[in-house]
Amino acid sequence: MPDDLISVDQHLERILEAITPLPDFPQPLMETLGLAAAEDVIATMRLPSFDNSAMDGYAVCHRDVVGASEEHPVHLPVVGEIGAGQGGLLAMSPGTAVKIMTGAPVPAGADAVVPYEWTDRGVAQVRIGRAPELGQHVRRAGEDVDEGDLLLERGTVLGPRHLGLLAAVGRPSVRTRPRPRVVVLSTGSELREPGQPLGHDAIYDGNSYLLAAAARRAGALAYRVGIVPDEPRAFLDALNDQLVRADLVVTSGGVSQGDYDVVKEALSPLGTVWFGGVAMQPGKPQGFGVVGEDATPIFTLPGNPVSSYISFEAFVLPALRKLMGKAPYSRPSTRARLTHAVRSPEGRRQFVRGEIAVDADGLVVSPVGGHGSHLIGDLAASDALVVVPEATTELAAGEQVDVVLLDEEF
Ligand SMILES: Nc1nc2c(c(=O)[nH]1)N[C@H]1C(S)=C(S)[C@@H](COP(=O)(O)OP(=O)(O)OC[C@H]3O[C@@H](n4cnc5c(N)ncnc54)[C@H](O)[C@@H]3O)O[C@H]1N2
Ligand code: MOO
Repeated sequence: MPDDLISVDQHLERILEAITPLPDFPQPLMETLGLAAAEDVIATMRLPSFDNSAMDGYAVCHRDVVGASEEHPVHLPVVGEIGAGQGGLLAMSPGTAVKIMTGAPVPAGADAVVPYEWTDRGVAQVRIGRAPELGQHVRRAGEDVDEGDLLLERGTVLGPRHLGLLAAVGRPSVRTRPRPRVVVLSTGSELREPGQPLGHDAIYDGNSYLLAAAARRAGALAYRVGIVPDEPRAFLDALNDQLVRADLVVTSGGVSQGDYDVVKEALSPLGTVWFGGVAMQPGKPQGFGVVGEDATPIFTLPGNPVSSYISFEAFVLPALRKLMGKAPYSRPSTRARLTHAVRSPEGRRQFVRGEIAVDADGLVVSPVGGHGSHLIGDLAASDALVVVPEATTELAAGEQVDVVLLDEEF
């Protein structure tokens, strides 16, 4: 590894050391979709909470109807009716039937439900032409969830089924860490907002959209501030304005060796942001540190779009996940068969854009486009990154390689 570069792992380790998870608090259920539970959730009630009917029909004593058949039907007087949400009738006597709707509480004394389809749907008296088994169509209290059951372990990423369960046991909220607020700033006097006219030497600001969307996809609240010109004063003003609503700041551009590298120029004097090279391609020029009164973490990513995106994946995403208490921090890698040979510079971890497919032998990855870190068209056509280790300079077609799938939930 070249002397002046630090490794990807070293850089990530330093970043994660500096990141403290956000404090957790109870949040309304619908706010927590995709967040990690910050508590073990124990059931404080049973589900079902009372014995109830699984069918529209008649609650009966099994003993009374055990011999019922079409040839020898049983007739019972109907002594009452219970709909879902009506708890009026608490008990019934042998030799009677009670009309009952799905979900309604089964009265004490009843131990089976005869569905309408097995009866004449009688009002004062019912004719039963088929016998249920003992307990049939009765949903027993506690058969699904018992009081004291562990419903969710701390760290579980909350999905629709978990939220449904929490609501079903009466929880209006669950402790989670909040969505981190991420401010995204693009620097560059050459940048224009999409939709605005473009001069001959200007380009549209793709990066703030790329990074804000990636942050949102990761579960954060992303504030896309947009374009800041290459003037250190303007950059610092924009940054200071934004810090009040930031748990984390991401900038793009202005961190390499140019004459107008505004981010480096503005932040270096603070002494709280490290700038240097990381042994990777794309994404060599990096910066990370803290800014402002609250020591807000800041990532200063390189301006080339592909470099920016891959830096986000490698460093910002794990930091966001640590803030949210979501493990693992880094996207897991898997193995796939490479369709074409790729070359890589020695001493740098290379991230080759690729497209993933499945064939009879498993996952296959095809490199997309060239190595250039300006190739956003190729980036958009990719859904995977082939990770070429630092010591490897060539991977042959047909080799099994490490691949990171970019659109997988984890
Ligand atoms: N003499 C050297 N020059 C460069 C080096 C180096 O080591 N020595 N490193 C190169 C590498 S690698 C990268 S990556 C870039 C990083 O440059 P900056 O972070 O300073 O970014 P800029 O110079 O501002 O822009 C680079 C490139 O990206 C385009 N860009 C910038 N912002 C956006 C945006 N929001 N949306 C779309 N495209 C953007 C910009 O126009 C430039 O083409 O430095 C190399 N140079
Ligand atoms: O490191 Mo730069 O990110 O190769 O283009």
